[in-house]
Amino acid sequence: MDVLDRAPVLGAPWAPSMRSLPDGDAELAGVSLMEIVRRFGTPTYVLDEAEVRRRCRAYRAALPNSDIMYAAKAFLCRAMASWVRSEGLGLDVCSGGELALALATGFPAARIVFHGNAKTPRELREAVDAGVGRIVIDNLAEINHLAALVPAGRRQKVLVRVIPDIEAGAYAAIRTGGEDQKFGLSMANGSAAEAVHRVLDQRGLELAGLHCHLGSQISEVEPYELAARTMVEQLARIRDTRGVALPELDLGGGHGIAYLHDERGLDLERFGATVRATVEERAAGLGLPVPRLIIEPGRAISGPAGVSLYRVIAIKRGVRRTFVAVDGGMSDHPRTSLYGARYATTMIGRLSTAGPRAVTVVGHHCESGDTIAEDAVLPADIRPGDVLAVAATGAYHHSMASTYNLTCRPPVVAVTGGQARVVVRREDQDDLMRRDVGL
Ligand SMILES: Cc1ncc(COP(=O)(O)O)c(C=O)c1O
Ligand SMILES: N[C@@H](CCCC[NH3+])C(=O)O
Repeated sequence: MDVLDRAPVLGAPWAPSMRSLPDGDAELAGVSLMEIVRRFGTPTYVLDEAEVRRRCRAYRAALPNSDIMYAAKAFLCRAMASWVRSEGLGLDVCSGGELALALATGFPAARIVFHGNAKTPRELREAVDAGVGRIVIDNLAEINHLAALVPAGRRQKVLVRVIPDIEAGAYAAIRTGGEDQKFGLSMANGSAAEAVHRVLDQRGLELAGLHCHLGSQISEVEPYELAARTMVEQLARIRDTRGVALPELDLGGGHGIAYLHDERGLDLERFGATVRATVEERAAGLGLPVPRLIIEPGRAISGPAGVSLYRVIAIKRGVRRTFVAVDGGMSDHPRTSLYGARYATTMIGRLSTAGPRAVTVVGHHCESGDTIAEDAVLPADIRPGDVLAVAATGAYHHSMASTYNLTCRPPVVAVTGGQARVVVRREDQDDLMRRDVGL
């Protein structure tokens, strides 16, 4: 058998710039992943900058005359903020920390939307002081509080987050569009209408529009079409009751990506065309001016551009499964243990003529649920020292990483045009101990 037959099989969900090399290595954006392992060690997150940028542009092309606000929670660092800014996107932040990082890079505050179901008084003050473009009202209590923070003579633009009562999203824990969960204000029990009235009665606040967010990892267009229609109808209701046609409609993010070979992400072109047509038609039908759309993709911008690299430490045969244990785990790869999320993996760095074997890739943490990929297929001769790559880890990996078991968080290495550079350095044990003030 030709050894080249055993080179890793790539294609989606791997980033388009990821290619197999004849010696069993693979490259991302022209950079050898084994070279990254040699230079930066493992575990390491690698992010293809051009792929992030290409995705930003695809959003702008699919949704002209709209505001695309990258959801920073998916992954944020200074470099990322600067990439999305230079591609013409705004930023959705949901904490004082994300806001501070964005502002530290000189991100224009007017292009920031600030979220949170329980923003602290300090976060609200920081958002107002910075002059963020929009603050999304997510509970009744914050309305008076926010209004009191706005200096006389200024008006703070706000959106009211409404529960559209649409269930969508890959896992129960990441569905946010249905009733009876902590995000948004219910239309059914009148809280949303109450929030709208209270905001309109505050001189320091300017109600720019409504917001909704259905959930995350949604790959069908239909829930968004329904949300668009529902939300335009809510805008019409506000016009009918208060005589104001609000100019903006924020439909949130949640756009799904492929994590496995047989998965498809949200079809962005169809999403853009359908949502725009739905908003235009429904607005025309209700005699409303067409609101400006705001969209907040996170995962779909950074997720597919990322690859995680691990070193295999041990192989263990159980009675039913073979475990491949690596030098990272739930601290840098939390979604499998949190949601049961599934991932594509491949061995890189050498060619193998051994057949495929179903294995479970696990981490090195003191938890039996510390799994990276439950149902991986790797060469049967996988052994300690081999390197594993995991696909589509550019979103909700670094940003959700922890230091559990006092492990150090991996670095983020950006690759572009054959060059690699560290954009977030590896955490070290001094970092871990710095906050511990001792006896
Ligand atoms: C309000 C809001 N906007 C945008 C996002 C981004 O979601 P995603 O990364 O799934 O696109 C989230 C997270 O789900 C969110 O809560
Ligand atoms: N952290 C989640 C998404 C949460 C989205 C934020 N509202 C995930 O990894 O899928």
